[in-house]
Amino acid sequence: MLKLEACRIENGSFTLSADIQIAQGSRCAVIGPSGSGKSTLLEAIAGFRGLSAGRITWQGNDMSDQPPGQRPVAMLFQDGNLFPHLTAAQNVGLGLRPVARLTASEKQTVDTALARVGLEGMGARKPAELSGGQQSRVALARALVQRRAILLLDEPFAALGPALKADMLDLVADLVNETGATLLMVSHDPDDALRICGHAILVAGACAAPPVETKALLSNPPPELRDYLG
Ligand SMILES: Nc1ncnc2c1ncn2[C@@H]1O[C@H](COP(=O)(O)OP(=O)(O)OP(=O)(O)O)[C@@H](O)[C@H]1O
Repeated sequence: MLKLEACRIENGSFTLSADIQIAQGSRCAVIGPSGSGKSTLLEAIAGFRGLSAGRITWQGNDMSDQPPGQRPVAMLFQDGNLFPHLTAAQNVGLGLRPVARLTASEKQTVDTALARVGLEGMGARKPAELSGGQQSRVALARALVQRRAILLLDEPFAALGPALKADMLDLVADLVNETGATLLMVSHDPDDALRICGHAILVAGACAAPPVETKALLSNPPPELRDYLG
């Protein structure tokens, strides 16, 4: 269980409250109006943003004071954050170790991850030699090799066309099923949430609400979500 207990998360003059529990292995969409605090929520779980009150626990262990690298969390951002001067394999390898050369078995892990996201044999290419969809796959492979229990996706596939995005979402769903990871995914598209996330957290009015069934939330949205969805 991932628990945010009476948390207050500051972002400039904005404060988000969260008092929620997310079951291990669940796939949760994070939805809400622009500027409502969806990224702020993910950043706090990842450890990029501190708490001014409350605590965050995973399986009962308080991780509130742990630096990002020590948390059981991998995060994937919208632009993928690939290093342009490194090859796909080297970018994925950064998920295993921030510097230094990889061992033979780590190289094997990288190759396996690249194959799993459909990029077998493309490890030597640099990001500029890959399409947008392929770059997203490299970023996903990098998150994959970290083998963390919690995967956070912040609008990772927003730049992709609808067919590619659907492919990537299905791949994410397959991967988290295989690894048993707990997924939180920010998306502006309700169809993304419906496609792979059984539950959804509504972030609105400076508060992150406990997860509810995605279908139920979207079929009968509260006013702040209805306005945003149009
Ligand atoms: N760099 C910043 N400095 C000050 N305040 C910020 C900064 N970034 C965000 N905020 C504040 O935090 C609030 C929440 O921002 P956040 O990025 O978490 O929202 P979001 O729901 O992810 O938005 P979007 O859907 O547009 O990406 C914003 O409304 C803004 O007031």
